[in-house]
Amino acid sequence: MRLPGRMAAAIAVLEDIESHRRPVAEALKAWGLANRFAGAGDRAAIGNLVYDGLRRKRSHGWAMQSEAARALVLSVVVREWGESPESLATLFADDPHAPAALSPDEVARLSATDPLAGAPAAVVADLPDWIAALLEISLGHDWIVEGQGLTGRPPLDLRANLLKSDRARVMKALSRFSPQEGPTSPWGLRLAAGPRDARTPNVLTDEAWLKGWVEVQDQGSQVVSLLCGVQPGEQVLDLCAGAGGKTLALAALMGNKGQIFAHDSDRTRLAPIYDRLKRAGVRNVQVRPPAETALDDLVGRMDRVVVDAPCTGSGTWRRQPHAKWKLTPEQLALRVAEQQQILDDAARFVKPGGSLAYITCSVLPDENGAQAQAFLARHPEFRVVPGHGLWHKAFGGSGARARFTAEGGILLTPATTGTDGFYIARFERAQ
Ligand SMILES: C[S@@+](CC[C@H](N)C(=O)[O-])C[C@H]1O[C@@H](n2cnc3c(N)ncnc32)[C@H](O)[C@@H]1O
Repeated sequence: MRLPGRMAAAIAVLEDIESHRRPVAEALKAWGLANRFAGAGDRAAIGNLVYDGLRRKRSHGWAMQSEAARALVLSVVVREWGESPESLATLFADDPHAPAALSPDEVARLSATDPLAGAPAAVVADLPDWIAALLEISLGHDWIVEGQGLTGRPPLDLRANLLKSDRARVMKALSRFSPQEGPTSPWGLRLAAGPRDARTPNVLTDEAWLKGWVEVQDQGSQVVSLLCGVQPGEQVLDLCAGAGGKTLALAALMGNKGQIFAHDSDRTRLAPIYDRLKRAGVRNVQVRPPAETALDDLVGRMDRVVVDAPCTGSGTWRRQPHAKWKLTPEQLALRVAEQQQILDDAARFVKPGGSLAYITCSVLPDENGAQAQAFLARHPEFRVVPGHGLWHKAFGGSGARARFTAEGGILLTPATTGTDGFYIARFERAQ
């Protein structure tokens, strides 16, 4: 398929997402199944067009004065992929699978020298108005840059698994993908996102991954795992372990010494952890599937409790841009209530002098600073460990920057740390 045919396919997929309220990945898969002639390169290019369009839906929509699928795709290929209205006209004329020819109105909009002239700040930041208002309160004048940071193509981040390998060996093993070290995690490797129709490398079929030398994990997730402060020999409860992304990182930080109890209230989410633990060579994790008394013996005994809370996932909007436009204030309120309940539950497992790490992959203040503050108000037996001290201890001298929030938490964002958005606050229980 050539670019015009791929554009036509992307328009069809975006229309499918909109009209059937389908998840993006599902709509792309359905298109692939119905169009088996398309190769892997075509599918990747169509996916890129769809995701690029959704990430900047509001600003592309403003520039085209329409958020219709066709308008988004045209705007993406001109403003992000470097085509011109003239080059498109020629390409369309030569391709029977092309979308309809550009109208004079479309050509005019695609040729505008200042496509966002007069646009409100929330359009420039590519955020829904109500989210923009929240970020403006929490981030001050940086909120527009931070919003724009959530619109870029994300890299593929990896973590060298120190239980089986080290970063230098992994770099060598994956050299054909040209990985870069860091930029933030000491065990991190990064495969940059390419332009236009670039494909994300499939590292899951690589020997290094199959042997457990390396994990796919955003560097924000790696960094917050480090900031939990776990030490070899400790007793740790990972209360919302899910598929175990942080559990594996915590086990590596502990050098397989001590004990991690990995729990999740959802058996299905927890299920992949067993295979992942095996592949990564983790020996200090006990999985505790959900059951009424599953954690009773751990009350008051944990050196560390990690709450990687269910959240809106706003920090991952680069990867799941559709979620940005679908989130409602009611859904946010539900997540906040859930988080509050989980934090209160988590507190009882922390032994005197132990600590509780509260993590979200969100940039929204209600789920982060406000939640942390409310926890401290309800639990005078805990105090916050100031974030800048934690950061300095972990990264002092490395030049890595983060945002420190008023209540003592740490916020990572694409614009500041070059990672997905994550928040962590560490609380310490009095002796
Ligand atoms: C952000 S995800 C965890 C991701 C995981 N820690 C990782 O790093 O891959 C949040 C998890 O919290 C779980 N969860 C929701 N409510 C819970 C509760 N009351 N107790 C324990 N886990 C809960 C969800 O099932 C979900 O797997």
